[in-house]
Amino acid sequence: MNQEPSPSLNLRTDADLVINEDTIDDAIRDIATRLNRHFGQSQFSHQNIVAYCIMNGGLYFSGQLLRYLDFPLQLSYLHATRYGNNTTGSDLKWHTRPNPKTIHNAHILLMDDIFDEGLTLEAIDKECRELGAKSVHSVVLTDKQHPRKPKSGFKPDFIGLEVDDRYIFGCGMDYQGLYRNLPEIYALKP
Ligand SMILES: O=P(O)(O)OC[C@H]1O[C@H](OP(=O)(O)OP(=O)(O)O)[C@H](O)[C@@H]1O
Ligand SMILES: Nc1nc2[nH]cnc2c(=O)[nH]1
Repeated sequence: MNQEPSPSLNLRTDADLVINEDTIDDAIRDIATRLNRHFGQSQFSHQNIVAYCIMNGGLYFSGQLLRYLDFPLQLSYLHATRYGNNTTGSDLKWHTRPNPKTIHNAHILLMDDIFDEGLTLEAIDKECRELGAKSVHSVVLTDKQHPRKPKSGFKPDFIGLEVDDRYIFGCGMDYQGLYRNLPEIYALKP
């Protein structure tokens, strides 16, 4: 894509294209097939399924994924961040917590762009369980490969693509608040 919105980053010289648009779309369709199979099981029919987009990074992936889901669901969002405009994470800050009434007795699907150190998704999963969800599943577009994962062993139930241990952006993920709209995934050059 021909886009150079920020003088602080030149896509051609400062970043590597790591996953192209077709590969990402194939991965999203594959995740959707697995989710349709899972939530198409009889135990979920006539049940309340709530899909939460984790803002902001989950927005692009959620929008793409939802096109391919074929089971009835309610759509909502949560907002928790721990990176801000930085490339390393700190404590999780909640901006929009789940509504307890929505969660109680519902089957929850959390949708996010990346499982990196996993603290964001682990905390949101915990919150949903404490609020009485019947089940909580999570789906991520990317899973960053490194050993710094949650000590609890928590991991997403559905994963699209594995990515190397580099700071990535595009497909919902930002570099200093920009580039979330790129349909490919890039990594900052070391
Ligand atoms: O696995 P972790 O190490 O916890 O990181 C993953 C989280 O980091 C990003 O959110 P961020 O805090 O950058 O906020 P954003 O979604 O607004 O970009 C991303 O969208 C995930 O939610
Ligand atoms: N944009 C972006 N956000 C993240 N949050 C956690 N890891 C990453 C990453 O590699 N890129």
